[in-house]
Amino acid sequence: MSRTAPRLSVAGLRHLYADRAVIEDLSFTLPAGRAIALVGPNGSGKTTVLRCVVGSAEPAAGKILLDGVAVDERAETVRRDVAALLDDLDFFPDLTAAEHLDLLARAHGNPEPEDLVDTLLDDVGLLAAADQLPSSLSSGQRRRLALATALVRPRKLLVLDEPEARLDTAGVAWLAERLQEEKAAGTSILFASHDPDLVAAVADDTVELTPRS
Ligand SMILES: Nc1ncnc2c1ncn2[C@@H]1O[C@H](COP(=O)(O)OP(=O)(O)OP(=O)(O)O)[C@@H](O)[C@H]1O
Repeated sequence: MSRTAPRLSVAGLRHLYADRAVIEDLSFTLPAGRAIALVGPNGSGKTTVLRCVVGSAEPAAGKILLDGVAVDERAETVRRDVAALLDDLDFFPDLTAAEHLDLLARAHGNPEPEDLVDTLLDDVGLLAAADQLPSSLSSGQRRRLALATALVRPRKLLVLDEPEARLDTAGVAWLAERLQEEKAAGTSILFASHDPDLVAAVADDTVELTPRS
């Protein structure tokens, strides 16, 4: 048996909104280079689990460990190691698509991100839109830019909420391939999805959530 701690470990997670439990005693582990999909109907708690993992929601009980250390004890490291896309991004209205990625890469310590930004824009199909402002992008293009913002920075764990949302068929196919590459490079992925094909293509395990009354 491997003695290496899993990249992510969630144990006995409980989350309440007001006094209503939406997550109760949820446990799973995610090794390096693997992917877990959270699946289940609308309102079953997928986003809530992701928000607990990235620290934007406070669990009522349970432990969330990243590389063996409680996430709340090392918020800075969590920010460094975890790339997340949970909500629609608020873009800066005056920065182009390329400038958004450039800014983020530099903020995460890459002093010369030009080649990476070009490659990513090409990857997400936005090379021709590199100099457009967010307001002039279609909703699907904005979603592609949002995904690129998670991929332009260093990461050990990628946390994505319905990454397939608003992507066309070619976009979802690209996404599946890209997430497989991420795994091959050692990145762990925790994602919520309503797309069975994406789940089948990417996830090594699924965690099924059910709405609680
Ligand atoms: N801020 C909040 N305040 C109160 N209740 C909330 C809040 N956010 C979510 N909930 C409730 O918690 C439950 C789980 O919501 P959550 O968004 O985690 O589900 P989900 O599985 O991600 O749903 P979807 O598939 O629609 O994205 C739902 O019943 C929802 O109404």
